[in-house]
Amino acid sequence: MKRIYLVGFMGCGKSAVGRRLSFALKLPFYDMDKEIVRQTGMPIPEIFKLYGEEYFRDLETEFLQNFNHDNCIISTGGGVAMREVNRRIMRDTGLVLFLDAPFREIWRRIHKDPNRPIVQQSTREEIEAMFKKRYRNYKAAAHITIRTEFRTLRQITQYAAFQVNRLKSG
Ligand SMILES: Nc1ncnc2c1ncn2[C@@H]1O[C@H](COP(=O)(O)OP(=O)(O)OP(=O)(O)O)[C@@H](O)[C@H]1O
Ligand SMILES: O=C(O)C1=C[C@@H](O)[C@@H](O)[C@H](O)C1
Ligand SMILES: [Mg+2]
Repeated sequence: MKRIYLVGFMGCGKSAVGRRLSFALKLPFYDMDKEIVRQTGMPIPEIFKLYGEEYFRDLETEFLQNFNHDNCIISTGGGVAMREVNRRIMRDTGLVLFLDAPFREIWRRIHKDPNRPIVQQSTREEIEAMFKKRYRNYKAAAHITIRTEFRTLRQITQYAAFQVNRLKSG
């Protein structure tokens, strides 16, 4: 197994599941959003405000192009699977898992979070339209889709670990 990438919309659980999966599989964990904040020394809302969204998207692609660790878990940012080049890198260098959560759950989790600039600037309707538009890109990026509705973080992590082990030994 090379890398395990978690993709999906904001609030679907990539960071929360990634952290737990790292513990379960005893593999190091990288959260792309946190790595970009560390590398630039700026919080994400500030990067968006000072340099704009495209600049942040370029940072995401650069991160994937330059990342040089294997055998690890990577939680991606919610927009990473939108670029074809990012999808290609992820699929070529690892196993991609899509955490598929229903929009109403996602909205409940994210609508008050000040660290998600896109949510702060948009209405619920706009975010739902974005969710629908993005869905096919998460599907296109993923080797495996994990439906998370009615599942606890622990159950999702166990299922993800089961899939990783199954594919490793297959
Ligand atoms: N299946 C679940 N059951 C209960 N809580 C969950 C579940 N999935 C996620 N959460 C909670 O929802 C919140 C958002 O999850 P998280 O931060 O992991 O999302 P994310 O996919 O990393 O979002 P982003 O793309 O914005 O970084 C967290 O508080 C997390 O604990
Ligand atoms: O869905 C998105 O476009 C984003 C999700 C977050 O993980 C961050 O990467 C940033 O807030 C943008
Ligand atoms: Mg996250």
